[in-house]
Amino acid sequence: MTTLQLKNITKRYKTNPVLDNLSLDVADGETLVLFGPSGAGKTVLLRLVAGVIDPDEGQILIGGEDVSDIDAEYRGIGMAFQNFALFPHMSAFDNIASPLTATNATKDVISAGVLKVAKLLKIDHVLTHHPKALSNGQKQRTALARALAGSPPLLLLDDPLRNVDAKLRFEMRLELPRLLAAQGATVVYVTQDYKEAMALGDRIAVMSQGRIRQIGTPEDIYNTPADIEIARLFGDPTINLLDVTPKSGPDGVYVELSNVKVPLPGMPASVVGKTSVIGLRPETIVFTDAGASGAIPVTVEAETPLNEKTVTLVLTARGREILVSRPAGTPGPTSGPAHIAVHGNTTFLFDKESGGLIRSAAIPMTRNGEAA
Ligand SMILES: Nc1ncnc2c1ncn2[C@@H]1O[C@H](COP(=O)(O)OP(=O)(O)OP(=O)(O)O)[C@@H](O)[C@H]1O
Repeated sequence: MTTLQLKNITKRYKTNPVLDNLSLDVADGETLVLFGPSGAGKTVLLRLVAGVIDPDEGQILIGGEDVSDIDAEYRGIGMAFQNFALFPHMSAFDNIASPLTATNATKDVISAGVLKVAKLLKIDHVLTHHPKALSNGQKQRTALARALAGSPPLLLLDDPLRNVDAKLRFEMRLELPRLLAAQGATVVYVTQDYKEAMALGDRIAVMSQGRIRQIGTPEDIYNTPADIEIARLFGDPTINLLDVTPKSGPDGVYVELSNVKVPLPGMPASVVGKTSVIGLRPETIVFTDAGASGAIPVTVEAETPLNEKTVTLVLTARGREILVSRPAGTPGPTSGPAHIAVHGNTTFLFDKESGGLIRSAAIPMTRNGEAA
């Protein structure tokens, strides 16, 4: 049973709190992703748990036990940090085997263990190489393999795919969750990549400036972001944010985009007349016919075909920019006048002043998939 608890942790450098009264519980076997911009305090948090540095205030408990008097090497933790920290005089094989050689395991058991994890991380062809003969991506995966090899009950992984190329990163995003689940370890995983965070995390803690801004499942955070800043961090292309002033009609609250009503079902009447920001994810906007209900006239400005999707920049009559994303290969206008509609799914209304989420709303769809 390896739970991890941080209770009211503060860490200062000089007088600046880098972690500010932070509390966090990670359940046994859970993968918790720490996600946030550079300088948020993610690495400092991992280093505190690892025992490399000490907090100024607060308590860290591993498996329910306060570890303040337990040195790093006795905390039962596997780690892969950004600087790799591989033993330069040892081959990749021996680096990965190092947590196993400290046990009484036989040579065959060690060899099988190293090979298994090296194959999964696609470095089995470079096991005889010393670190200086490995690419950065290979070094990073060797460090990750070493952290995994000893099957520690608690794993701390600091952006382990940062140097890995895009194709491999994509594959690892699919494979790592299975690998981590098979290990049964409690995992704290740092990344700056929202897709990685969503693919790997049972829960995601969104950090900025030494605090946790929101914690929840990937779905919670994507569908109910606490504020505009968090909504902007999740999604590619980023969410469209438009200033609006909600109005009230016989069918409830709505906003107008280019004089076309976009209903916001379930939105409280208290938002009416208040300057707000509507958040529309690019994938929830569709191109539609001029005559369709809810069709908003726009001008297509530019189209960017990406791998799996096509992103189109359109302008409303007032010159507001909106990004529309659709699966690659599906037809859509490439220039000139067009119409868009907000398509089902979740739309957000934020308070303009505080940035906080007022509510998310599902825009109803008509039978042919156009906004009602
Ligand atoms: N030893 C140190 N002395 C002084 N300041 C430090 C020290 N270590 C970290 N910091 C500061 O603490 C803050 C958080 O750093 P941290 O490395 O945890 O960020 P991070 O979220 O991991 O960023 P990244 O994703 O870029 O690695 C930064 O402002 C950093 O400059």
